[in-house]
Amino acid sequence: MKVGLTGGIGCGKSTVARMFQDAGWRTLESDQIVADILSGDAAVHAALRERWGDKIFSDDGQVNRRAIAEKVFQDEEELSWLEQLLHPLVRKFWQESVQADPQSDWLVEIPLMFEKRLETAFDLVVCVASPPDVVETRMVARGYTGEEIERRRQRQMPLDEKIRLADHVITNAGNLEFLENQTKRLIGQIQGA
Ligand SMILES: CC(C)(COP(=O)(O)OP(=O)(O)OC[C@H]1O[C@@H](n2cnc3c(N)ncnc32)[C@H](O)[C@@H]1O)[C@@H](O)C(=O)NCCC(=O)NCCS
Ligand SMILES: Nc1ncnc2c1ncn2[C@@H]1O[C@H](COP(=O)(O)OP(=O)(O)OP(=O)(O)O)[C@@H](O)[C@H]1O
Repeated sequence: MKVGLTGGIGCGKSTVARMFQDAGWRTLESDQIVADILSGDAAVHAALRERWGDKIFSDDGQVNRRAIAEKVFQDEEELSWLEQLLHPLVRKFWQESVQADPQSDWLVEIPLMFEKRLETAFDLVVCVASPPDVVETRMVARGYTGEEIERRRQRQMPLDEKIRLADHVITNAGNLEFLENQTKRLIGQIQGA
């Protein structure tokens, strides 16, 4: 079984992915694949340096993600350039990983699943949804400002539409136990199907 996981910013995608992992599923998260590429891919570093110069790197040579976020989430053209650089690498990574172990149950988290029309690569798609005020509280606790959250949201399909397009919806509006109960029930339902 290949399940795609999506949802709005800060809605709890990574938390749900961990719950699938605890239930024995193989899981991959696009944001983590991006982070690995940004920290270790020399060709990507060269492309970033050529486009934006040294100022998006810190003194130890690491990419400054916050500086990149400042650039791309305020400028559609720059975001589109970055996506064209990274998305083919991300897609290749998860596609090859899944192909290498087709017998396992896989959960692949892709925030931009519907925006990039990737849903057909999966047997079914699960969307995690949380109300905006709950998201804001959780993301501010993680160091994002309200403005940063809103700018990213504006670059995504509205959550209502993602909910409409998904096969299953997990509502993450309560505590972790509420989330875990729903996720476990869904896993049982998927595995029993
Ligand atoms: C700009 C970057 C460096 C900011 O890093 P940061 O650590 O602040 O955020 P992180 O990568 O963990 O993403 C957090 C959330 O931001 C949102 N987000 C990230 N990229 C995008 C995007 N291209 N469009 C809309 N929302 C996005 C998603 O909801 C995501 O879950 C990074 O997000 C990035 O490189 N984005 C471009 C690649 C991309 O599209 N990634 C999305 C999954 S493939
Ligand atoms: N039900 C919950 N109760 C309390 N905290 C939660 C709950 N669900 C998620 N969180 C916390 O909210 C934050 C966002 O959750 P998580 O990272 O899983 O979301 P995400 O959708 O993967 O976010 P992003 O869009 O940044 O990738 C995290 O700090 C997480 O620990």
